[in-house]
Amino acid sequence: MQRLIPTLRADNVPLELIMLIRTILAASKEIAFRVNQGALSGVLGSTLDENIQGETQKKLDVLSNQLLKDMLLSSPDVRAIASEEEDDVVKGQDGAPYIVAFDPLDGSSNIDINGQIGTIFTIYPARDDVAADSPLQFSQPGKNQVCAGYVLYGPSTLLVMTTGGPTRQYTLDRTHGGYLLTKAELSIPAQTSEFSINMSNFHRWDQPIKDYISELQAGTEGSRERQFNMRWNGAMVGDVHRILSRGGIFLYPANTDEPTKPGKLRLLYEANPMAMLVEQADGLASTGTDRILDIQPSELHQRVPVITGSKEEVDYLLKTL
Ligand SMILES: O=P(O)(O)OC[C@H]1O[C@](O)(COP(=O)(O)O)[C@@H](O)[C@@H]1O
Ligand SMILES: [Mg+2]
Ligand SMILES: [Mg+2]
Repeated sequence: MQRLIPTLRADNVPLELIMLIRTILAASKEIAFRVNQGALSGVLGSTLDENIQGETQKKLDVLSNQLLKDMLLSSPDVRAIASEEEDDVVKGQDGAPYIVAFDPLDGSSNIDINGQIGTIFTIYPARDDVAADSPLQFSQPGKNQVCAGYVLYGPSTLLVMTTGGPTRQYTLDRTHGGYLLTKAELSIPAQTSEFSINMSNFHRWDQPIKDYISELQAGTEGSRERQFNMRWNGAMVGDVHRILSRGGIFLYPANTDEPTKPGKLRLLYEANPMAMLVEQADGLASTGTDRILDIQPSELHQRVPVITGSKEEVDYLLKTL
């Protein structure tokens, strides 16, 4: 099985970008080790702090953020970083070629139940027209990403990543400590009979989303004339991974009773990297009105509605909105 670095070299990824990806993955291996050790590594449970989004930080959120931050800020290739767990942009090395954004630990509510969790990351070229620590560094549409990926800390530790070509899957080989290429090209089936949404929010959605989900729930008796299955991990990283593996549609729409929050998921370090991974694997990613990768961000921790997955199913829904 091919190792990661030769795969990236064969894909003509620039050397500096390869070095930066290695840095992110070095942090991911450390996180994977702690996750695997669980209670033995003292990382379960909550801290007494909240992040800028008002969410209680888990010990593993804080630890994962610190590991990534420390390693990235000591890299010569990083001009700035942004994280779910950092209020503002953090400055790296002046003149460095890249900026990195990450959700250090996605699926925090799964940590203490031994469920699926992951790290989501994205890399953009640094902007020379604004200061290194300006939030405008990250005011770039997702289509500018030069690399997007996640590490899923599941029964196996998996890396799913694209550098603009195919979305590839690697498995962490604990015997030698490196990621090995285990699926050279992920391709999401265009059709699906599986959906993924937090049904407890049904009463909070706009009517067209309610109508669509009701259609799916009507099964063979309804207008779709077939039975749909539902899966919900409570971690976008796990739900999108399933869709990349076997197809499906994932939705996190806006809740109408929270007009200040257009959805739960964050554009920079959740929606954009997942949208790139899905599009490079033949799927679609939209807010319902716009292609996610075309959005011009207006704030660092901006939230967006997300509809992503199998092409024909996403298309079908978009036509009804
Ligand atoms: O269970 P809820 O409240 O619908 O939220 C689930 C969503 O929240 C998230 O966990 C947010 O991510 P964090 O764990 O990084 O805050 C997504 O991964 C997931 O899709
Ligand atoms: Mg998250
Ligand atoms: Mg998180």
